[in-house]
Amino acid sequence: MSSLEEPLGLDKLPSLSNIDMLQRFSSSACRPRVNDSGMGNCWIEGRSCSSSNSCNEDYEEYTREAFPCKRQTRNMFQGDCLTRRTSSLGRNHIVHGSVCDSLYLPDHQYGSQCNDNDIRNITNKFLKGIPKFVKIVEVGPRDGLQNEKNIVPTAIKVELIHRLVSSGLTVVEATSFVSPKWVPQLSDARDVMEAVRNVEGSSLPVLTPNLKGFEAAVAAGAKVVAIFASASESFSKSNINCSIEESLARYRAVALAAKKLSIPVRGYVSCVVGCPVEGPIPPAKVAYVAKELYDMGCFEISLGDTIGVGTPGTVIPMLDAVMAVVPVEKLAVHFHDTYGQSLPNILVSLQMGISTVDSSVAGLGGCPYAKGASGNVATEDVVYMLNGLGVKTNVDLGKLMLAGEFISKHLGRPSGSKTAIALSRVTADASKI
Ligand SMILES: CC(C)(COP(=O)([O-])OP(=O)([O-])OC[C@H]1O[C@@H](n2cnc3c(N)ncnc32)[C@H](O)[C@@H]1OP(=O)([O-])[O-])[C@@H](O)C(=O)NCCC(=O)NCCSC(=O)C[C@@](C)(O)CC(=O)[O-]
Repeated sequence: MSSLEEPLGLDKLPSLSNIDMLQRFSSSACRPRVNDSGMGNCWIEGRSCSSSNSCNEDYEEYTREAFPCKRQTRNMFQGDCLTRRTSSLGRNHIVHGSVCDSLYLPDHQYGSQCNDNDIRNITNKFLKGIPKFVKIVEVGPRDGLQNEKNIVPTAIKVELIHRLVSSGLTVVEATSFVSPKWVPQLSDARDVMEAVRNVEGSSLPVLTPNLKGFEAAVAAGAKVVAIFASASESFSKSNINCSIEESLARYRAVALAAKKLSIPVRGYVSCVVGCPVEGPIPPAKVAYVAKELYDMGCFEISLGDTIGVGTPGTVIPMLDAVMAVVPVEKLAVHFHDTYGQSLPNILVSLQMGISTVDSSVAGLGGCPYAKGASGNVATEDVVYMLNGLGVKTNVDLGKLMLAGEFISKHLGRPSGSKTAIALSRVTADASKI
């Protein structure tokens, strides 16, 4: 079980009053108060300390009492910055880290007695139908990196895939066997695939736009492939240089070849809400393309809001139309976060019964042929929300964040995940306490 999902035993949980006390004892609280009895004194449940040193001692002592597990965490993880551990305690999050060996206490407390059953009962009441388990399809190494201008070395891509797999993600889209002239960033597809082909525990699909790409992918060791059509004629033309119908004909050939080799094929429909050229896309068009992909044998159809313009108001009718022709259990959603609508869009998708969500570590992403497309929804943010809903993913958020930190460092920019930024900040802040 991943560390963030793993509820600490209730006996190990600090009670709300303890948390509250500790908050009051944080650096800002340990200041003289107007009604304190003397200069420099601070108050903790009847204790007082008169100097900053004694404050620290009391803090250490208090922490030992209130959080007996903290010392153990320090010992376990000391010196290994890669094993920073985050733990979710119902809705109160505490972050333990070897880098900072810290304790995060949010400014606000939601309630003290919260466990998975409580969460599920309440979410069942208000969010009927959301699944107990969500499969996350990590698309960072492919969709995330394909738009990067500077070529990312193959070794970095391979390391990223390894880190993502070891965080518990069971599907990590590895690369694309597309024309290197069209997507130079992924021209090392064969080398990447050969390096990861024997990775166990995860499936590593690759994009194949035609038979040529399919054959190259299989030769490099791909065991799952993905084909990608569009619900927009204009985008189809600019992305894969053919009409929707021509693309479907190509994909039928790929699906047939894959069937002969018992290779599962995933299907994408892009521009499911809007197109950079055509504007709004009718749900019926999306449903048509999704059904075509389903009929040619795709085991799963991912519905991509390529430019991230959807809101629940446009996503719901689109999903409704698609669900009329493709079984809901065969559908996945794929949101880009251009307008910050990905999480609400994912939430309504879950409410409608979808249980597969694509996302990209650190919110990397964008399509070179979709002007204005921003990064995908960050995997860290999706996992954080699902943890909060009591929905299982089997992904270890701490390890996932380290994978995001790894690639963000390499790209030389901050993570696009709000969760990763917030948790890193509180971990750093808490280390100063
Ligand atoms: C489809 C093509 C190949 C047509 O490209 P084309 O230029 O029309 O292809 P062509 O058949 O005329 O061949 C031209 C050259 O490309 C070669 N070629 C042909 N096929 C391949 C191949 N598979 N691998 C390597 N090389 C290939 C072929 O051999 C030839 O080489 P040349 O004789 O000039 O030396 C091109 O347009 C292409 O590669 N497009 C891919 C673009 C892409 O990857 N876009 C990003 C995908 S993201 C997306 O679609 C959205 C999604 C899935 O993420 C969901 C969402 O976000 O919503």
